[in-house]
Amino acid sequence: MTERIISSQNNNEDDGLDTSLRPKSLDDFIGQAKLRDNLDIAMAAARERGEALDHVLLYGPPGLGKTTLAHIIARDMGVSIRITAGPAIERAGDLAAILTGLQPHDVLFIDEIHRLGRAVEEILYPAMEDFALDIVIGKGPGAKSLRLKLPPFTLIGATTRYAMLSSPLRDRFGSVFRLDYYTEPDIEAIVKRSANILGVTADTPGLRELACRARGTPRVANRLLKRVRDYAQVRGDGFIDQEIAVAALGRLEVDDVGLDSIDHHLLKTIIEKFSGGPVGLETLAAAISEDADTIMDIYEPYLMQLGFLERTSRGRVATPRAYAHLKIKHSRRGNQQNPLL
Ligand SMILES: Nc1ncnc2c1ncn2[C@@H]1O[C@H](COP(=O)(O)OP(=O)(O)OP(=O)(O)O)[C@@H](O)[C@H]1O
Repeated sequence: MTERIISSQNNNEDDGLDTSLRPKSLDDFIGQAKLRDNLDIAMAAARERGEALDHVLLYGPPGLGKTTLAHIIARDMGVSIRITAGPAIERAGDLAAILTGLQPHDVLFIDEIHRLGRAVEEILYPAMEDFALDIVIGKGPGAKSLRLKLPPFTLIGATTRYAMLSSPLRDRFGSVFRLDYYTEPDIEAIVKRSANILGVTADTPGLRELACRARGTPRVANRLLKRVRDYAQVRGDGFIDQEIAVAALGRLEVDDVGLDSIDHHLLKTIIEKFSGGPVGLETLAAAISEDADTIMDIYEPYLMQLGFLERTSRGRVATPRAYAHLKIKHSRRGNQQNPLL
């Protein structure tokens, strides 16, 4: 994938940043109020009963805080966290080894849980439901099934693709929480908190400018803050005001609603090459030389959130708002071809 400053995906540079800026408790976690409330109650109840927290599924676009929440849950429950990802667990035995290594009430965090293989997923069902591991010894008619007891644990699954999870897996989570894009005031509060931690000085208009271009995504907000800090240090006296923020973000080609050159290219391709759409995902991916999954997971959710793009049964369509934002006039031909415009 092309490296983007406004990418909501994690990159190596973020690792140190993520750790230092990561909220440590639910009180530090800004936004997602409903989720926070529900989680708070579920954790308090489990603690009172002296039980492991029920399994939790977190879903939503990347960079909104799924990993952060998993760390907070483990910390608040006073247990250890073991972190892995769907594609890293290749064989059923890999998962069995992880599960048998857990201490009572520990948290097992599986990122990209929709990418678990079928055989691995089947080990997970009895593990989640009965805290048991079913092992088959031998082959053919002489094969024996053995049931091992596991310590009670909490599985936290994270996914950007809720629909790709099988329903038996989905049904085994006690709580399912969706993370939404953050509101602008919430992102502003997050940037303010991060600026304090990093010792960056800024005024409200400067931070607000940054917040409105951060795509409702804390990871993007933190990364933009870092880049604007560099610019302020080199071109100014280190202080971030609106003028510095506008100049720095302009250089990074992040526009006033947070779109970068790739978003512009995607929308312009739909409008100019495909008369505004509808155009199929694969055709669009080939036209802009991007991977279809990347378009679906990374670019489209925010463009849809802004109301610039629609997914229809016949393909992707650029909306009148997209035309207006790109200052492209609606052509009569485009309108006739596409009844949605
Ligand atoms: N509610 C929040 N308040 C403050 N900072 C946050 C919040 N949510 C996330 N962050 C910050 O955003 C960054 C990204 O968060 P995190 O790694 O948890 O995202 P994620 O949703 O797990 O993404 P991915 O699925 O790609 O791993 C972290 O640095 C974290 O500090």
